[in-house]
Amino acid sequence: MSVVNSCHTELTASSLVVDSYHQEDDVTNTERHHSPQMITANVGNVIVIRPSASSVHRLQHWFGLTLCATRRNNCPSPQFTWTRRTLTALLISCLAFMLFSLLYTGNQLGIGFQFSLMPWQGFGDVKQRLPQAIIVGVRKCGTRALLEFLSLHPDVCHAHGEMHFFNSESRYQLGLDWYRRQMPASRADQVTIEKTPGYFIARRAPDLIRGMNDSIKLLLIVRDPVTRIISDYTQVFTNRMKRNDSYAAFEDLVIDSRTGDVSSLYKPVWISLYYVHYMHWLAAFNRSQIHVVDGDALIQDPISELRKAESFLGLRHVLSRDNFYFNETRGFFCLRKGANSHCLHPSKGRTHPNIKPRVLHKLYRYFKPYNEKFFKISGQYFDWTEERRRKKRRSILRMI
Ligand SMILES: Nc1ncnc2c1ncn2[C@@H]1O[C@H](COP(=O)(O)OS(=O)(=O)O)[C@@H](OP(=O)(O)O)[C@H]1O
Repeated sequence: MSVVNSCHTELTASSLVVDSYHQEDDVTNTERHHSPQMITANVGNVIVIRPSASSVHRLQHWFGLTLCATRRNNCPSPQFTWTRRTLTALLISCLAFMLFSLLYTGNQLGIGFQFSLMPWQGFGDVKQRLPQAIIVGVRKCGTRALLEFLSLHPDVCHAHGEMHFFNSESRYQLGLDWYRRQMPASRADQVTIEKTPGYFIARRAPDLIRGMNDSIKLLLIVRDPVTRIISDYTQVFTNRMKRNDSYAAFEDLVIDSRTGDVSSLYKPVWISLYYVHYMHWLAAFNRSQIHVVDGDALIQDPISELRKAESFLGLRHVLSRDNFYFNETRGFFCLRKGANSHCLHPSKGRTHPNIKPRVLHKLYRYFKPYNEKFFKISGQYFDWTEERRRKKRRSILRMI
């Protein structure tokens, strides 16, 4: 399908690209078909397509051949199938669809994905660019919220799925040009962002990203590491339940039954060792290139974290409290842009299971020294204490 991405504001049509996005995280099969010549004019947000007589003739031929090939018919003259009138109707429908999509992105319509129009890529100012900023993690800390919130900014264009380009050998082998072609088309004064939380724990990712652009800006969103583990567990548990599969109890995974200590072999525990992973990023980048976002604060008061992110990305301060409203049912802030509003996907903001105080206590004690080291090297302090968790829980219970 080939329609308009909200990032495009000035457009020039000349080639047609068909993109097949099968799943949010699985971007596949990008084909490019160059259409016959079209004469185009660009008036602000309005695209005017004026097909010349000869281009109409060639389009008839082109579509006719395609149709014949699809039906495996013998078509001596494709013009029988595609009359000038059919073609004009087709072009008008395409134009209407493109203009509609310019105004309403898929996300705003609540259908879970955003369209991307690429007929004009590579022309003028608007083209697909490598990201100038990447949200590198951390998984379950609010990476999607951060990306979607930032995308309310008119100068931010974001890739939709997680690219997994720097943490998957097979994807990386596809090359930087492939990676660039997964990005939305943007103007030179816009910032292109992608998010793949898996980069944070991928050993090679910092060097590979640096190899692409050593002045890139990185966003790292973190959250109380214990809450993050519970969120991670809840995600896997929920998915298993949907498949009618059983899953071990949290305590059985997080605590080593032989020693009674926290098990660093349980992957969610390992991911929450922010200090260990962050060190690898500091080996490849200056600390000033990595902006650490407080994921807990982003939940409570998105705008204060977004202002800092805007400054870090060199963006004008455009986002305001008007862009958010608190949804009582979800218990989270949702997004508003003009007349459109939407909340994040229901898989964001799940109810967490109750964890025994004894297990929580062990986890907080285990993470304390790692957290302190992380505060020191990141230059930022976060209140990730057991006491804060208790206070937060008490205030939630009072509200119920
Ligand atoms: N506004 C808003 N709405 C809903 N959810 C929000 C929001 N802001 C932050 N969050 C938190 O985002 C958590 C999911 O994090 P990620 O998007 O990084 O998850 S993932 O790694 O991409 O799967 C998700 O974790 P869970 O609460 O465990 O589901 C949320 O707490």
